[in-house]
Amino acid sequence: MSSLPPLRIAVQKKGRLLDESIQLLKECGIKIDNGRDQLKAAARNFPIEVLYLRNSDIPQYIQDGVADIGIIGENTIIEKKKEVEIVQKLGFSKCRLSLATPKDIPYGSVQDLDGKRIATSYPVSLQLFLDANNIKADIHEISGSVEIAPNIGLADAICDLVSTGSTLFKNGLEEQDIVLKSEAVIAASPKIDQERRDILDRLLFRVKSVLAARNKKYLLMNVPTAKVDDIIGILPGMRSPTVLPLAEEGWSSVHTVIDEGRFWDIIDELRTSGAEGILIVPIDKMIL
Ligand SMILES: Nc1ncnc2c1ncn2[C@@H]1O[C@H](COP(=O)(O)OP(=O)(O)OP(=O)(O)O)[C@@H](O)[C@H]1O
Ligand SMILES: O=P(O)(O)OC[C@H]1O[C@H](OP(=O)(O)OP(=O)(O)O)[C@H](O)[C@@H]1O
Ligand SMILES: [Mg+2]
Repeated sequence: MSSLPPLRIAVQKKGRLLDESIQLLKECGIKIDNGRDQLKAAARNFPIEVLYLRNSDIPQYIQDGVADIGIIGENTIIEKKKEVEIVQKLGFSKCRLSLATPKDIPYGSVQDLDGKRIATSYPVSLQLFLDANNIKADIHEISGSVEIAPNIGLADAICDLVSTGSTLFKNGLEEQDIVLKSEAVIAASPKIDQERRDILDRLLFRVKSVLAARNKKYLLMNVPTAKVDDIIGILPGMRSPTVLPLAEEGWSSVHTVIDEGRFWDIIDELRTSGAEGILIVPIDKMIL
């Protein structure tokens, strides 16, 4: 174990970001000595220390340098108006902050909200959006269960996070305008020192390799050598797949990396063109 000062990384203590944050660190080969109850845990094999914190407190801790970096939703950074640097988007916890209104009340445009009451847990983000659209509305801040507000006469509209839309649907609300889009990111402190910045760079190298491999598959198949060009023509976006001769005369093995979703689009074509023994293998890491 090196004697470097550890990079302090803030993650959510509990909530939607926690599991995927820990999973990401794990896939980066970082072993954390438990301790959610302990609220601070060191990694055994990498110079980082994990701080388990309240989601809404994380941007402040990063800005102040109490944590060097954190895994947090972009929307929380905006809401808390903190000066932190987004160094890596992580592709999970994708959601949008949206305005929604009761589905039985006609809605033309955001201008219809002028003079109305809007319930939200994100007053700063909402105010920015209203100002940009020249709308004056009465923002009613509540900390949760926002979708219930129109049903109990507390507001005419709401502004809350949406991903599947099922909470809106269950509460008879319709999504109208998107205020902002968000996903989990790694944010870094303006106060991070050079030694820890170096550790961050090593961490980011691993994170990028893990993210690049997600949703990618390694595809292998046996192809009659005469059909190799046809098969390569079907494979999306690959300039130079690997083609190896098989022991059996007249057959080749073709290897390539492919988006998992794309594979199902071309499977029939590959088979019609003579591909056999098709294997789709997960990729653990991709070093770019
Ligand atoms: N329905 C959702 N789908 C996808 N991502 C979401 C959803 N709801 C929230 N998120 C993202 O996850 C982050 C954490 O949400 P979570 O509900 O766990 O915490 P929270 O209740 O906002 O915590 P706190 O009250 O401490 O701020 C949000 O800031 C947002 O970026
Ligand atoms: O579009 P959907 O997939 O239905 O997700 C939207 C819901 O998810 C979030 O709440 P969460 O479940 O995080 O509860 P919370 O208020 O306790 O944070 C958000 O505040 C919405 O209520
Ligand atoms: Mg929530």
